[in-house]
Amino acid sequence: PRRMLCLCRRCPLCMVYVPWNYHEPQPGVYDFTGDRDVEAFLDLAAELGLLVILRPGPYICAEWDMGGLPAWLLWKADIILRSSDPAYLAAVDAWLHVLLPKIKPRLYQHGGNIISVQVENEYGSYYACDPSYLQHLLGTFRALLGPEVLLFTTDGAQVEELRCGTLQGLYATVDFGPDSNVTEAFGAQRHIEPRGPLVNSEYYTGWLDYWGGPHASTSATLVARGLADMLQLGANVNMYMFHGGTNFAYWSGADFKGQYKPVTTSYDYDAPLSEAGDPTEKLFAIRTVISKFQPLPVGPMPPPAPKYAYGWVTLHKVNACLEACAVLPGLAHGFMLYRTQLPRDILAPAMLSAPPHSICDRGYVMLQKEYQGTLERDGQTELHVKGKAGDTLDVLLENMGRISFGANFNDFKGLLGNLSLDSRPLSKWLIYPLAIDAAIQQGWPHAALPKSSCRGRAGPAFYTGTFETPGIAWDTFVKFPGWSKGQLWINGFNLGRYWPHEGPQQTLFVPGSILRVGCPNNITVLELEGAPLNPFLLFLDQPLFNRTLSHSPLDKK
Ligand SMILES: CCCC/N=C1\SC[C@@H]2[C@H](O)[C@H](O)[C@@H](O)CN12
Repeated sequence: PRRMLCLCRRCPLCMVYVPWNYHEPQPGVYDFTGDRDVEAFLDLAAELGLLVILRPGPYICAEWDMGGLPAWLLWKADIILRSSDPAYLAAVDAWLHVLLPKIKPRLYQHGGNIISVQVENEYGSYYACDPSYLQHLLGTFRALLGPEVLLFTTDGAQVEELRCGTLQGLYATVDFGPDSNVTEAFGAQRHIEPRGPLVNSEYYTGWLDYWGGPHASTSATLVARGLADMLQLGANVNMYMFHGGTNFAYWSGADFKGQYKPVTTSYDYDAPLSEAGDPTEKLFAIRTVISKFQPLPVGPMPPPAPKYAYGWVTLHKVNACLEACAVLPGLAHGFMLYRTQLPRDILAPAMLSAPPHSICDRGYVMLQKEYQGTLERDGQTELHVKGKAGDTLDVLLENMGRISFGANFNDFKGLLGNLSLDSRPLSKWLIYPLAIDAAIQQGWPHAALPKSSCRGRAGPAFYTGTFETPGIAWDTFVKFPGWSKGQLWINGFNLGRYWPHEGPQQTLFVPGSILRVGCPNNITVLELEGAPLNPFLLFLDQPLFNRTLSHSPLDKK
């Protein structure tokens, strides 16, 4: 281990997760194409002279949907995740038998750039504490990767976490941030590993954001000081995160701390390199510390990738969402439509209510296509409605991301209990999985639907627009002045959820790689609660991470 890790002190390296659910959308159906081409990613890292520490899980946490585990594991409702439950282990082994043969030829021992592989992730923080599960993983990793590669675990730097998270045959490492005492933290590691390198596998340079909370902000000075303390001890450090990221589409996870807390689309993490890859003050503070321990690369720092403010883009409302949605059958990730009819005349407002834990996670309620309001998990679960017998009651149900940490992460989605009207349960529901992404990737609704006349009406609706770039396709950030909450696609690429009313992020990052030059870029927005009368988007050349809704002109149009 010392040779390996001291090597990494001489060579730049990247530590990277492999999210199982990103590659196996259905049991036995694997996807390693495009952004999912793990081998191309590893080969590119090798071309760039980067060594790799790989973290294939199978559980990875990372505020990623269900911590990287595929939701279809929950088809067995009583499955015990991250344990030696035979149903869980069978799925894990099938997956590892597909992934690890792609990794083995790229191991350092075989002339590749992968110097070590992490098994599981902070297992010591999980209630199951099942050593036969870790033993099974060790056996599978060894069988598929061979006897030489360094296998390790990572756990919080507390002895009680290391107790369940470590195993003979897996080198124990710890993770902690700048607010921890370095000596105490490594003391916990030494409790398990009396010899071998001191390793902080996740030195927290920032932190994650939840919708409705503040954007994380960790002092550059504090981060730099903690790094200096560790390097002074001769420790090995991986910074988490060194480069911020984005939870595109529906990939963001959630936490459960007494109540459900969904994570934002942006995973900027207040990292030294931002979500868009731009250097920050924190990067230079870290660089200064490292220069005290080893020579820095010669030459100037690479400049940030160019950004461009494409400006205002007008959108047009197309037919209200639900008229269109019911024709989108297929595999749903983000949205389901639940439809029934009022069983009787409701001439005076009646209470439509949801039982506890039944709305997972937000339900947009329409009666005769008129928006009535939003039911939300651990929030508002009652609405007043009135109408006639036979009126159509629709609930568009949104998945806001599966819990990715802790014991409650068998996180089922949908309308999990029956709604009632004045305490009398409703029945005869029709359920539509909405394969919106597949339809949008095939050009819907740009060509398919006429512009709608009913501007500004509240409730779920699709909006479309196009814009051309001035001959370049640079990164940009899109702002939603006056919009409420929804989902954005450009050229069929799902850029994630926006929720300016909730914040903290007010813009979505748009990588230049998904933009087109010389032909229109198609924008599709699914607004869930209410768009502005003049539906514009504003493309900026900088992000707005931490801004409550102000009354600046940018927010009011
Ligand atoms: C006190 C920390 C407990 C949870 N661990 C976290 S929160 C942010 C990071 C990422 O989730 C990362 O994937 C975890 O390994 C460690 N960590």
